[in-house]
Amino acid sequence: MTEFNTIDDLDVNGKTVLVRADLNVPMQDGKVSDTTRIDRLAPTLTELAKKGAKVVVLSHFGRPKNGPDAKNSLRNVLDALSAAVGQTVAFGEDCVGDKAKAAIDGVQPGAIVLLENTRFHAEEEKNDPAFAKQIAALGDLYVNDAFSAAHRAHASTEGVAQYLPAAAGRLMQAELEALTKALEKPERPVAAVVGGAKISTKLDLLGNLVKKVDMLALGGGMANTFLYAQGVDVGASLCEKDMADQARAIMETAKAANCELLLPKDFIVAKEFKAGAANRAVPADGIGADEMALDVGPKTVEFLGLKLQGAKTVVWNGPLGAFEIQPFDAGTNAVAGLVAERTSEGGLLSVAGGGDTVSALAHAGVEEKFTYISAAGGAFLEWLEGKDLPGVAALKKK
Ligand SMILES: Nc1ncnc2c1ncn2[C@@H]1O[C@H](COP(=O)(O)OP(=O)(O)OP(=O)(O)O)[C@@H](O)[C@H]1O
Ligand SMILES: O=C(O)[C@H](O)COP(=O)(O)O
Repeated sequence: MTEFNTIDDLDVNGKTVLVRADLNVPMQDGKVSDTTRIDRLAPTLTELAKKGAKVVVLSHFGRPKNGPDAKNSLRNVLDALSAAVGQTVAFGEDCVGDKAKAAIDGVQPGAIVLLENTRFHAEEEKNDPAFAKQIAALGDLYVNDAFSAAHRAHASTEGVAQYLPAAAGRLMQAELEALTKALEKPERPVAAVVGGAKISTKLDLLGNLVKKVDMLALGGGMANTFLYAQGVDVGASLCEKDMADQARAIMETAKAANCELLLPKDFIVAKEFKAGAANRAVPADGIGADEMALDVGPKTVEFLGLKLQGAKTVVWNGPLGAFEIQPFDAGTNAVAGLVAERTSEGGLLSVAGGGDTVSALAHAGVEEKFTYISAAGGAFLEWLEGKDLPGVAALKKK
């Protein structure tokens, strides 16, 4: 990778290295429920520490809107991070200013310090230059290892690279290399499967994605929003109703681009969002006013199975249902199983990505069977669109 500096190009001994990580990991009951992102980040941190750097980890966590709160504190992932790197990680109560500086000053070279959620400051998402400078003031060098957050032009992903010598971390390097190898010239037909809960922030990219793929299968909250836009009553399901116009525009774009849009035929619905909740299968237009579509139903699984049979490449982001709570994992498990089986038989190239998607595929027991699994969700889809990701662009050699 000649376009970027990597850790090999940096002299880190005795330096303070700021590492932008993506510790935005799935949580359940206050505990990290899938450590994939942390495990994949760990080699960068331990390599820098072994080379004699003070390693300062920066990350966002969730989408806090009103400043600091306990739920979105990175303290929640401190133990999992310490376990992954095999040493106790220190914690700084803020990601800039005196508290951050005190935490960094308090450790020796070879130590790792995690700073508090960058999104506790509104300036982070605004990519405020003064805030980026405050972050840069904490270190000598900047390493970005957060490919999965590289689609965000934020102060800690993009801005800070303007003020310090910058390089790609090992995970960033590995993701770009693997995705380029797998998907630079994908064999057609290409099918994209997009589910999950992030609707408004992923709709923009779907408008471009339908121009690149031959089929787009939707599940999760995304499918509910498209069905609502078609006039279907989705009851109490996760749905961003104010996105209906944009969903309709995407349907038009898909039609013009000859991309077949595959919407669920049926759902498993329940009145409560909890494991074991009483549930029933209903046609897509049969959701009761007080019911939530929490998974795609068996007819949808069969339909997607048939459609995906015709694909040579499948790219997947976002689970088809609320897979964390049984039995609403069944649709995701079944479709993941079909994709994994065809991949193992050699008829399909399959690439999936996303914090919860990785967790859902591990839960389905198929993680090893996909061609490649990226830690990135939205960033992976934007990379697939052919977009220059701001976090990656900022690392390019000047
Ligand atoms: N029908 C549904 N109703 C409610 N929640 C759903 C439904 N389908 C999926 N989900 C939820 O979507 C979440 C995952 O969505 P998300 O878009 O964050 O995926 P991701 O793989 O983490 O991607 P990214 O890395 O971009 O965040 C899961 O927590 C899952 O429970
Ligand atoms: O989980 C992700 O996809 C990344 O951490 C980005 O999170 P965001 O969508 O909240 O920016």
